[in-house]
Amino acid sequence: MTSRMARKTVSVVSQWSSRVFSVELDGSSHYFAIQEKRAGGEAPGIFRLKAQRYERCYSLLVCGEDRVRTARSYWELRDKLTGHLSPGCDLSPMTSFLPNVKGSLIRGYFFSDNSQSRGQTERLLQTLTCSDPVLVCSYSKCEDGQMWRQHLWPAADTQLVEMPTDYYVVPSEPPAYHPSVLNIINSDVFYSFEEAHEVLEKCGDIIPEAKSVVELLPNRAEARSKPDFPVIVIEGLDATGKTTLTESLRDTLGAVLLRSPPQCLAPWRARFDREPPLIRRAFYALGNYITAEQIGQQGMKTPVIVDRYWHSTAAYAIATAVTGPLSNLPAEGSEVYRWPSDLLKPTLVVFLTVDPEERKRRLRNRGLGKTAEEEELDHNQLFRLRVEEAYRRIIGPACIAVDASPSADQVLQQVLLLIRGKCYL
Ligand SMILES: Nc1nc2c(ncn2[C@@H]2O[C@H](COP(=O)(O)OP(=O)(O)OP(=O)(O)O)[C@@H](O)[C@H]2O)c(=O)[nH]1
Ligand SMILES: Nc1ncnc2c1ncn2[C@@H]1O[C@H](COP(=O)(O)OP(=O)(O)O)[C@@H](O)[C@H]1O
Repeated sequence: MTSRMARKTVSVVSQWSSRVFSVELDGSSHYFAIQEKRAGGEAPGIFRLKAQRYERCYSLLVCGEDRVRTARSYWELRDKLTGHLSPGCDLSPMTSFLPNVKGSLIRGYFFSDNSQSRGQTERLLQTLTCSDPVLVCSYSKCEDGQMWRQHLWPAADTQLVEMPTDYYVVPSEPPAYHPSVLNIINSDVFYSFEEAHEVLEKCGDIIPEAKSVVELLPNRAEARSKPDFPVIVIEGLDATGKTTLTESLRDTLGAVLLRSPPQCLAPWRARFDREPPLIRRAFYALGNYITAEQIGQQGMKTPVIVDRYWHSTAAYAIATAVTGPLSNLPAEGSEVYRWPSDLLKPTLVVFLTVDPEERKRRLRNRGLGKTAEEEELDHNQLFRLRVEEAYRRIIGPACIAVDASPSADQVLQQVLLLIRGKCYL
C-alpha cells in the first residue's frame, strides 16, 4: 500500500470511533460500534452468534479514492475470499458508515475462521492485495469471554498509520435507514447523464468495451422539445406479458416499438451485467438516455411504445442495494424515487402485475433464459417485493398498475382504454 493510500486509510480509520458497522447474517443486519475504553454489557449480536463457535473473526473493508476501482476491488475481493478461505468459513457482507453522512459507506466482508490453523487465514489476509487499500481487522474475545476487541492490521509498509490498534466492540442501535441509502444516489441509481457518463468514461482503462459504449452516447442529454405523439412505457417483472402487450400495441396503434437498453447496446449487455452495481447501473442508465434520443426522434412522427425504461433501472438498483424487509426501503417521497431532470419523461407508464404463481407458469411456457437478477426474483420473495414496491414509489411520472392476469387480448383492451383516456389517441 503506498503512503498516499495509507493516508487515505488513516483518514478513514481516524473517524473510526464515530462509525457504525453492519454485518448481514441470515437476512438480518447486526450493528456494532467500537470504542477505546472497555464498557460493560453484552457483546453485539453478531459476536454473540459467533462466540460459541469461534475464537476469532475478521473483517475486510475496501476503501479507495477512485470509486470505480474501489467498486471493482470489492467485487474481486468476494471471488478471492470465496476461492481461498478454508471450507466452512462463513462470509457475510459488511459495511461501515458514518450515520447521516452521504457517501460515507464503505463495503467489505466479515468472516469467522474455522480453520484448524489460524496461520492459513492470516497468510491469506496478508497477501490480499487489491488495487485499493483493504482495511483488515481481526476481532478476538477478551479474557473474560464477554467482550470482543478489534485489532487493526497495519499493512506491511504503512509506518504512517500511527493509531491505537485495539478498540472494544460495543452494540449499536440500528440506524433510522438502511446504510446503503447513504450511497444510492449516483452510485446505485444515476440521476443525470453526466454522472453515469463519468463512470463509464473512468472504466475505459479497465473495461475496454466501455469505450465502445461511450462512443454510442449522445454528447449530452439533449434538452429536446416534448414529442408531438404519446410515449407509452410498459413495465413489469419478467414474464408479466410486456413483450406480448408492446407488440400488440405497436400493431394496434401503428406505433414504433423501442426497448431499453436499446438494441445498439446488446453486444455489451452481458459484459456489463457481470460488473459491480456502480458500473452496471451506469450502463443501464446510459441505455435509457440513448433510448430517450430515439423516443425524441420517433415521437415527432408517431406514437412510441417502450418496453422498460427508467422504472426498471431505478427499481432493480434500489431493491438490490437495500437488502432485507420492505421497511428498509427509503420512505415514499424520498429523493431516490424522483425522475432524472434530464431524462425524457413519457406520457404514461403502465406497470403489469401478475400473481407470482401465474408469472412462474408464464415463465415456464416462455422457456427463455433468465438473468441472474430474474433468478433472484424467483427464489427471493423479499427481493421481488422490494422491486415491486420500488416501482410503485417512483414518481415523475408514477406508473399505473394494471392486472395482467386476464387474457392477452383483455389486457390489451384495458391498456388501450387507459391510453385513450390519458393520451386522447
Ligand atoms: N431493461 C432493463 N433490464 C434491467 C435493468 N436493470 C436490470 N435489468 C435486468 O434485466 C432484466 C430485463 O431484461 P430484458 O431483456 O430487458 O427483459 P425483457 O426482454 O423485457 O424480458 P423479461 O426478462 O421477461 O422482462 C430484468 O429482469 C433485470 O433482471 C434496466 O435498467 N433495464
Ligand atoms: N395475458 C396473458 N395471459 C397468458 N399468457 C400470457 C399473457 N401475456 C403473455 N403471456 C405469455 O407469457 C409468457 C411471457 O410473456 P412475455 O410477453 O414474453 O412477457 P415479458 O416480456 O414481460 O417477459 C409468454 O409465453 C406469453 O405468450
